[in-house]
Amino acid sequence: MAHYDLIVIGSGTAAQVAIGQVRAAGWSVAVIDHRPFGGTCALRGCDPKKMLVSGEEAIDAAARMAGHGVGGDLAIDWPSLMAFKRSFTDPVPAKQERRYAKLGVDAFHGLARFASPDAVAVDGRTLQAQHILIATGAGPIPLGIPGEELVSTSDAFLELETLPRRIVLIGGGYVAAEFSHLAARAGAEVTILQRASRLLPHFDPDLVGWLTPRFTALGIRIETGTAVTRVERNGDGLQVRASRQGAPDLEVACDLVIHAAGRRPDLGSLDLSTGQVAVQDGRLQLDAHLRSISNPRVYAAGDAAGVGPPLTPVSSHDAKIVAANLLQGPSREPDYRGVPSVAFTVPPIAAVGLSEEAARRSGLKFRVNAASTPDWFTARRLAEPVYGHKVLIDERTDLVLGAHLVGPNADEVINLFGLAIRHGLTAADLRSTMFAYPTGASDIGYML
Ligand SMILES: Cc1cc2nc3c(=O)[nH]c(=O)nc-3n(C[C@H](O)[C@H](O)[C@H](O)COP(=O)(O)OP(=O)(O)OC[C@H]3O[C@@H](n4cnc5c(N)ncnc54)[C@H](O)[C@@H]3O)c2cc1C
Ligand SMILES: NC(=O)c1ccc[n+]([C@@H]2O[C@H](COP(=O)([O-])OP(=O)(O)OC[C@H]3O[C@@H](n4cnc5c(N)ncnc54)[C@H](O)[C@@H]3O)[C@@H](O)[C@H]2O)c1
Repeated sequence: MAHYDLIVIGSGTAAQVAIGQVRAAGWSVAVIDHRPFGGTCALRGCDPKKMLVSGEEAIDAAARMAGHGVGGDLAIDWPSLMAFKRSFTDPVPAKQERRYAKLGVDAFHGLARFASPDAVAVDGRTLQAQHILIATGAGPIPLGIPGEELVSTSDAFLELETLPRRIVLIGGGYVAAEFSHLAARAGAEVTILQRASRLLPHFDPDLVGWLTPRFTALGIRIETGTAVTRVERNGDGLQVRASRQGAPDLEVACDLVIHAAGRRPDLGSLDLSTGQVAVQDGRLQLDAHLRSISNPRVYAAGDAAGVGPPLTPVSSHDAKIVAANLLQGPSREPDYRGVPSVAFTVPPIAAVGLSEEAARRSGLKFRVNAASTPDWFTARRLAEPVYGHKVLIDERTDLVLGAHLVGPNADEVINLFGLAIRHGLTAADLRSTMFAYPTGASDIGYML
């Protein structure tokens, strides 16, 4: 039986980072994935999504500048935009394979499961290890509704060769917001059916309110407080039924239904009980060092760990913590202060640190600087009608507690607020920083 210092299950961001660090320390490592190597972010998430967003940014910029010196009709050619996406994604798996070969990491393809507390079975072989890292990511939560098999995943959306005419998104979070903008700008009729009482619950309600007209201007229909209860075939198309509190059920006819209703750690295939890895309510039971509370050989990182928010920089951070704990003994704990997050609508919406609601609940004394500012130069030069901010500053310490941005450059400028929060910079520090002008960052001084 082959024996390794570390077996990593999964080949996404968490796996890549952890493997790089322990291999550099001379550990013997095996990596296993049942899908092409590279993980969600590079193959089925952040990167392919943002390749497609580049197309809509171009369309949107031209539409905004129409009548301001720019003319002519532009349209998204979906198959060709998809080919552009594939120019990035297609080479990823082979590149990853080459990296592992170069690093001297043994790569296995297949579904891994625990064969014992210190061994993993894959592709008819059993591999033994001193340590095992669960980096299996997340998958769509089961909807538990009739017709669930007719619902396509975000993976399928990002592979569509042609764009169906009518699309329904189940859910109203990150995936629904991003995909609805993409599909609508590419010409589809889009409906968002969101169970929660508002769109984009992870983002500030006022800023979401300022952004919402950009959805409606694109013709996107948004139904909140609406839970999908059934999907069925309707001739060549599909029929989606949803229930609403205090209102009759809703029926929407479409050609494609996409799951955008949330994700959960992907642990189902691992046979965790054979590995003596404790799990409760679908979540791994981990200590503060991301180590299994029941099997000290086993660690978890990223979406599979489900400790920090399910975002790529968190997977990477977790992996560094786990690698340090593996190499030096379990001493380090993850630190999720100042994790910025962006929904890549056009324009984007972003958040870092405390929400206003959480800051009020915590009893902190803070001031709020909030304004809708489409009249500022940054928005005006782009003819962008949506631009706004909400920044929370501690009255006692002058520290930035939270920042919420919507509009041009929100996706970049949020990182500067993240830097301030994570490294304890005050509002005065930010105010006294010189930012190149005119850029998104040069507005920060006016947001404090
Ligand atoms: C559509 C979409 C867009 C997103 N956009 C963003 C974004 O813009 N920014 C951002 O920060 N985050 C984004 N995310 C979230 C981000 O992609 C994830 O947080 C991140 O990729 C998780 O990385 P990971 O290493 O934890 O897991 P993954 O990258 O998911 O890797 C897990 C791997 O484990 C494999 N696996 C699972 N079970 C087994 C098994 N039993 N045996 C073998 N292999 C197994 C899977 O095949 C997968 O390749 C997006 C997610 C989605 C779905
Ligand atoms: N830009 C990014 O960083 C990015 C982009 C995409 C995904 N992600 C990550 O992936 C995760 C999953 O994204 P997501 O958009 O699927 O989840 P989400 O948690 O952002 O939103 C899911 C929404 O679906 C709704 N919902 C659940 N069941 C429903 C039902 N039966 N009918 C109607 N609505 C229902 C919920 O009210 C919830 O608001 C996110 O939490 C995020 O961390 C990140």
